[in-house]
Amino acid sequence: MNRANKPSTLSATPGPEPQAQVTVSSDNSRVSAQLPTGESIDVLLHGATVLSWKDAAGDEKLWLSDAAKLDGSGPARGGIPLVFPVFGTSDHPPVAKLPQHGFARNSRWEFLGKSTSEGATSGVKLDFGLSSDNVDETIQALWPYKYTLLYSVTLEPKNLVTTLVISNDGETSFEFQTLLHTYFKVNNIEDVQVTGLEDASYIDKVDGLKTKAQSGAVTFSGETDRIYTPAIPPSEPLVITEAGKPKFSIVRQNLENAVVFNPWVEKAKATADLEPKDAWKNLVCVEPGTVGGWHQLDKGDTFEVAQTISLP
Ligand SMILES: O=P(O)(O)OC[C@H]1O[C@H](O)[C@H](O)[C@@H](O)[C@@H]1O
Repeated sequence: MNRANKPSTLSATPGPEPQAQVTVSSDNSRVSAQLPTGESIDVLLHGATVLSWKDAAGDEKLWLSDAAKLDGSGPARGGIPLVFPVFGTSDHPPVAKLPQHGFARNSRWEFLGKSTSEGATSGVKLDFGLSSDNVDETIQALWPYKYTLLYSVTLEPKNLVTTLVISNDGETSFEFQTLLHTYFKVNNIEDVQVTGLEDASYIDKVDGLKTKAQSGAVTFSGETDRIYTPAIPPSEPLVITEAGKPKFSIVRQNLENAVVFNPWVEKAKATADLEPKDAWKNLVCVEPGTVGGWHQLDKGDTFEVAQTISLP
């Protein structure tokens, strides 16, 4: 039917209220999404770093430094930087010359698109890609493999899921470590505990890399930097509580470690892009990863890791 010939009463008849939709917007530097129920995320293309995750009330769940580099001049301090293919620095030959935590957090990713589901359980998935052809030439020379990284950030009313799929597109096997370096926002670190690490062994990075055993929940009273191997399976949550109340639960997929980090006073002072200087009180990093050894990926193989962070 010709539009102009439609009876005018059709457009005048009041219909059901239009259902609010998932909204996604993007520009040259970031992608933002909001659910009809109000939850939102903001992802920087540099590093595919999730910078912000707000609940339906607009409360921020992630910590981001006031001095975070958001212009691509370095990795962002805060949110969820992606660590790949090395955690920290290592003298392991293939990664020995790479910068701390590798290059994924300091490369510009491509926004590949969105998938949405509407209705009672609306959600949105944003996909980002980084391939060996698109990383900086210096990095290509230092880590000369062929790979594709596909990173998906899924927002649902109570959950944030971040999934990294690593594919070896080349002829040569490579080894990697990876970790999802989430900075959670808290009110006061001294009221924070992490449960789920009871009886886990850990390497204490602030005490000469000694191996220790965790007893009870993890509490914070000084610089904390530990690589845990949780005793519980990845499907059982690590829980961050504050003043006795659960704040976040974290379920891991294919990530057998969890780093727990807080810089405390002195390290915060010494970290140029950490502002304000007393912000160590307001952050805790609980970082699912596979960082204890090296994961080998053979020609044509893929490996998928993920974390699901849930609100109470
Ligand atoms: O300063 P960055 O390179 O971002 O690293 C921040 C932190 O990341 C992890 O949590 C490491 O275990 C820490 O040793 C490191 O200080």
